[in-house]
Amino acid sequence: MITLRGLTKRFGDKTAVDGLTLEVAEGKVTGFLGPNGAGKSTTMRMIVGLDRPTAGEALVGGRRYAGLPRPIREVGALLDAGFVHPGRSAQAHLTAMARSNGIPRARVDQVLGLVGLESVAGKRVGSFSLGMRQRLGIAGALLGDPAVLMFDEPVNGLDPDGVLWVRRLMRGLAAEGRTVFVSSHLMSEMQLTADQLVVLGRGRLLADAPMAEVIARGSGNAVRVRSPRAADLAERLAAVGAEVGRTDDDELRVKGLPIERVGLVAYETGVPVLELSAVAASLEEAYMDLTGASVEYGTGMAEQR
Ligand SMILES: Nc1ncnc2c1ncn2[C@@H]1O[C@H](COP(=O)(O)OP(=O)(O)OP(=O)(O)O)[C@@H](O)[C@H]1O
Repeated sequence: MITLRGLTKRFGDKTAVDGLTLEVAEGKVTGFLGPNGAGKSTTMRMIVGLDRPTAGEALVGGRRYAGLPRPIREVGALLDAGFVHPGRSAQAHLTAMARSNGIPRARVDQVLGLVGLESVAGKRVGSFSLGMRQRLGIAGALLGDPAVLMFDEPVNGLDPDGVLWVRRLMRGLAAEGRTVFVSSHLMSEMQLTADQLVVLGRGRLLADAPMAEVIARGSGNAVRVRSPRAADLAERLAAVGAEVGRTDDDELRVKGLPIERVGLVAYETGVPVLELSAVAASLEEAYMDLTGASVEYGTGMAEQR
């Protein structure tokens, strides 16, 4: 488990992380989302002692990182895939890490196998693609077989096979009872991977809730209804309080009314219905609703929506 209590980080007069209090539970994949500059990396860096909090604290399994006797056996992290010395082989890199942390040599081959790098284990890391470096970073995180894992943008640079592999890996690690905390900008991928979501905006907590709840709170839930008398139906639906958009000549998108109610209003209005269906809400829409006001380096699109 990861526990954050009033966690705060200021760089000069810039507050990167602003009083975060939350728990990241074991046995789940917790997605960590937020616009660029929201403070995700800084939060993760404080959890593994790479940045010192200005105030508050971050605990792993109830203890501060600095107080952990064998840190990489407690928490594994992929924070920056570019950190490996380019002249070293993948195997040499992991072996050095294992040696300095009292981890048996056999574990190196095991993790190289787990991430699918065994055939290139002896090659220089400098010749690796971004995706291969990501895999090596993940191997490093897994090396100490820790109960807590953190991954900052793990699918960066991975091809679709790699993305699927990461998703299965995260799910598998959580199913083993581990704490899996993962940041990503890929909403559709996150929707498939995470059970719980933590959303940051300008360093502050915007949401900490199960995935289904975050999506349900978003404005994405809607009903699609097609009728040759769409205009008449739209008028009636608006009169009973629905928010109605015209998506085609004969098609409406209705928000704020359950699907059964839309069907009944159509019946009462006497208009024929050609199609009546629920539009599944997406994490992307819910995320845009949540973060619209806290995009720091935005294009202004969010404000215009
Ligand atoms: N070492 C530093 N010195 C000064 N400011 C910093 C430092 N590290 C981060 N910041 C600032 O703190 C804020 C949070 O940055 P952080 O990298 O944690 O955000 P992020 O959510 O990980 O963003 P991204 O999605 O772009 O990776 C940003 O405004 C950033 O410019």
